Amino acid sequence: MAEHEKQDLPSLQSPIKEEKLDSPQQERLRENFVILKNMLISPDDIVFDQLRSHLQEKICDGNGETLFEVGVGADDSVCGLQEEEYDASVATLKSLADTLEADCVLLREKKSKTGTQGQFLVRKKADAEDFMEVRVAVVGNVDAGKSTLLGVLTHGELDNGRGTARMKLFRHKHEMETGRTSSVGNDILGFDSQGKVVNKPDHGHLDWVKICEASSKVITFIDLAGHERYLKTTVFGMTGHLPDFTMLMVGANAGVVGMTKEHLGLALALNVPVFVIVTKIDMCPPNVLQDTLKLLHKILKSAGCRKVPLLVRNAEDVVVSATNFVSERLCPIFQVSNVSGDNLDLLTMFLNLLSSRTPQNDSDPAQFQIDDTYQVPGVGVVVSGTCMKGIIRVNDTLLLGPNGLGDFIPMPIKSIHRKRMPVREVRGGQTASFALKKIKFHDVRKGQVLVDPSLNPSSCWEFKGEILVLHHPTTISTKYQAMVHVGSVRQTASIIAMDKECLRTGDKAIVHFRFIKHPEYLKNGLKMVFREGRTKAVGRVLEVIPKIASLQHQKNHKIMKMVKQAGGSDGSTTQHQGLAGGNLGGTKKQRSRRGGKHRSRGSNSAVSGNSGLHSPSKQGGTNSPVSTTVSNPISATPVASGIVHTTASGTSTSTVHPRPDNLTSPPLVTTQVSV
Ligand SMILES: Nc1nc2c(ncn2[C@@H]2O[C@H](COP(=O)(O)OP(=O)(O)OP(=O)(O)O)[C@@H](O)[C@H]2O)c(=O)[nH]1
Repeated sequence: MAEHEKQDLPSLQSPIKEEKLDSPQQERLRENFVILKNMLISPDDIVFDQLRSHLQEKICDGNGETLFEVGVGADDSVCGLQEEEYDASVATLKSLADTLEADCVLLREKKSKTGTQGQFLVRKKADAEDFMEVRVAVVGNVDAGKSTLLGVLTHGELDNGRGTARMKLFRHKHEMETGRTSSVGNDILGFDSQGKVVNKPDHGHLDWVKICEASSKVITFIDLAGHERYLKTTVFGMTGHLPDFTMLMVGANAGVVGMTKEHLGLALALNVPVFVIVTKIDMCPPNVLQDTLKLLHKILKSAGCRKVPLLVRNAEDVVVSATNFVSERLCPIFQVSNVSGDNLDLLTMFLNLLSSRTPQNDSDPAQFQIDDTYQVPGVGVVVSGTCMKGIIRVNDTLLLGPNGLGDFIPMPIKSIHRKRMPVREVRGGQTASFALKKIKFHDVRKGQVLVDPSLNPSSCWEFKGEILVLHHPTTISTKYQAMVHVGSVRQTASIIAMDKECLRTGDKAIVHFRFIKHPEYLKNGLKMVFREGRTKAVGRVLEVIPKIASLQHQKNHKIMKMVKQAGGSDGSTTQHQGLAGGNLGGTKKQRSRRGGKHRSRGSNSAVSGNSGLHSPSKQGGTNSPVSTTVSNPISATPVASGIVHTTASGTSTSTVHPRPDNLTSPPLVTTQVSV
């Protein structure tokens, strides 16, 4: 009997007959099962079966892949195997993977006096209908090279330094002309079971269906705009598209400038792990590159970030950072050039090793959040978004809502597409689009959900949130209005009460919010961002206040208003009209007000290609009845919204506050409206 079989391990002495065991027994055996260093050298049938079950479980837990170490065991403090033993163990691992229809690829190997040890990636072979999905939000200041890097990675051709690579991604005419991303765009990069890139552009065009069919893992890049003007869209991309990771891009020569810190802060606030890509190293003098790296290290290590920066220089660093990325506070930093191709192989290897952060939740009731809507000729109404939990299958009937009245209606799912590919089902952590039955286009909107009827969903006008004000030039008091982002919910809300008289930068408070347009579906504990212009607060939803309770509040509010009007006050101006307008439902009127300037590129639509998509009525958060955005007449750029303060004087004033923090940005105009 081989030495390893003599170990006193119950799981090794008795074969696992899974079908005869109840779940607690199975659970116990699983917990007791440990890999011994010599176990893979020449396992008998029993041990082989046990190893197979163990590996299968690990692959299942890892959504289709796992890492496996050879030459390391729980039984021996000395790692490594002699060459022959090591080769035999690797051969066993390969045949184990084979029986599970998986591939086994060496990631790194370490030879020492005590022997050789290796780390392998075991990944399921591509299934034409299913693939692992990882979402990566791409952020960074304008011109950092975001679109260029995505063009290079997904199309496999280097850039010329003057924007050739990004042209493959731009979909709007104004983007082509200005070279600036304005909307949320999706690009995909497929990896097969051996970690090789699948993307093969055909005349510059990527066939998503072909990529998905041949891929075991698909990375979806959520390409977000770098310009401050599109911050609202960028925040929506970070909250509504549920990225697993954030790729923060920094131009080596420009350094940490503009929106870089803003985007980093957003990722930290939303608890999304960040890795940094320093681009343009081909054109950056070494001393400038060093300064940029030094500053990056300083920022990442600061008390606000508390990250551990790791400069990735070789394949070993890639494996270390990818395998410890989620659990640790690690922040890998890559230095690349989109023109010379330097270090792009390390970045590709890292992307290949990232895995989804959504835990297995197939048995939970289904929940799907809508982040875009389309009217597709010949198909009808299509909604795209992310499945948060459970499994949704074609012909399932879910509850869609909330509508303008806060209600949910039964909605059958006509068909499902994942990355333009028709599929039968979608599960937690995956993005998809659904063609819906019997519904008009104007009855669906971003921020709605489709949920299993067993969840008995209810909507809310009001909620309490715990927030931290990251930046505000003056003070925030009750009646202040700004855009609330929670998941794919994006709507202006008004502060109706808080546990402090007023809030300044750095203050924490529990704040009672009220949506101004329509009720939403929220859950306690969700992360939220509250922003208007450069004013920003982050936090979480503490308590969702059910519709009934908030209706009472609304009624009281109206009575108070009528009493005031009867008292002869002439001042119930902008803000009150806004609240009333929002509360009265008037859904048709509200809908006609929608009209976002920039629409999503709709990469998840349930139609092949983008050409068939129509989104005539896009929701635009700035069109709220109390929109107080003020344009700077000189720069013609929208600047921070007016902050509505209530004074007793009966006059309305505008004040210009200088921006000490950013001399190049326009002044912030606050408007005082009195009642
Ligand atoms: N030399 C050199 N030029 C690069 C590199 N990466 C990008 N560029 C150039 O930098 C310019 C800006 O790149 P973009 O990809 O448009 O930048 P962006 O971050 O997507 O900008 P927005 O979409 O406006 O947010 C383009 O002209 C690219 O050709 C690089 O690694 N080296």
